[in-house]
Amino acid sequence: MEKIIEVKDLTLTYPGADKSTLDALNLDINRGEIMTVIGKSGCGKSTLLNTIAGYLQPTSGEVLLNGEPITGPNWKLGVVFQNNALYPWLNVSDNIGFGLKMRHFDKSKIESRVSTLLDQVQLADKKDDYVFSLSGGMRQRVAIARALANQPQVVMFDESFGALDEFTRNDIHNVVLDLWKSLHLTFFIITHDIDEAIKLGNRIAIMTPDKGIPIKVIDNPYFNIDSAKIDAEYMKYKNDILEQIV
Ligand SMILES: Nc1ncnc2c1ncn2[C@@H]1O[C@H](COP(=O)(O)OP(=O)(O)OP(=O)(O)O)[C@@H](O)[C@H]1O
Repeated sequence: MEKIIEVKDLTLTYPGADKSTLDALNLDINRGEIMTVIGKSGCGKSTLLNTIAGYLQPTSGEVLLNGEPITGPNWKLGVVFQNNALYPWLNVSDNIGFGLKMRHFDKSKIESRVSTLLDQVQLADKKDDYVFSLSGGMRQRVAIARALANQPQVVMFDESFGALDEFTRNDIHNVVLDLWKSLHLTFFIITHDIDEAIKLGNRIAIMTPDKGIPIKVIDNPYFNIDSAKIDAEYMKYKNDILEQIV
């Protein structure tokens, strides 16, 4: 498997903190996989994502993208946050195209890319609506399209679906899986929901720094499982993950 991201001996201590949040963490993310990340609240999931995204600088160690050190935010790495940070004064199309406008892309190029993205996240009929008028699920789809607008190689999701109701969340899971299949990107998805981690992850990364294991990656035989096929074996697999975390 070809690695797209390599996290090497990553230690991160926030200024003024008496202990490190990430301590000598090593992780390889393969090109084209979906890795989900799970762990107790406060174990450092967002800190890891923000360091990979280049928003935080390692205290020691390094993060490589395609073999090169990540030294700051980079358009090759897209991020979708939980609160989706959209611009309420812009409509759906302008929210999606905002980053491209900042990068001084031609108007026609922006229009054509936004139009493709609107189709991909199934929001073409909402393109002129202001985002405040959309449901939570639609706003998350705008946020995903905006992250994709820069044509990143890796898209990272920080608890992006946690605030959605179960039905909307299922819809978004399908949007995410469809995008992954059609775009052949690498996804890195933080969640606090074990079922979500199993549904969406080719592999699952479990963070348990309180047990002295910064991160451990396991294979997932239940990736994209149809909920009708959830059986006793599935429940055992899920409980094993839970027992590792608690
Ligand atoms: N900017 C910061 N300054 C100091 N400490 C921080 C900062 N951000 C996070 N922390 C601390 O680092 C630890 C890990 O936080 P982080 O948000 O990465 O965990 P998490 O696993 O994503 O948690 P959650 O699941 O609750 O979102 C926590 O103890 C938190 O208080």
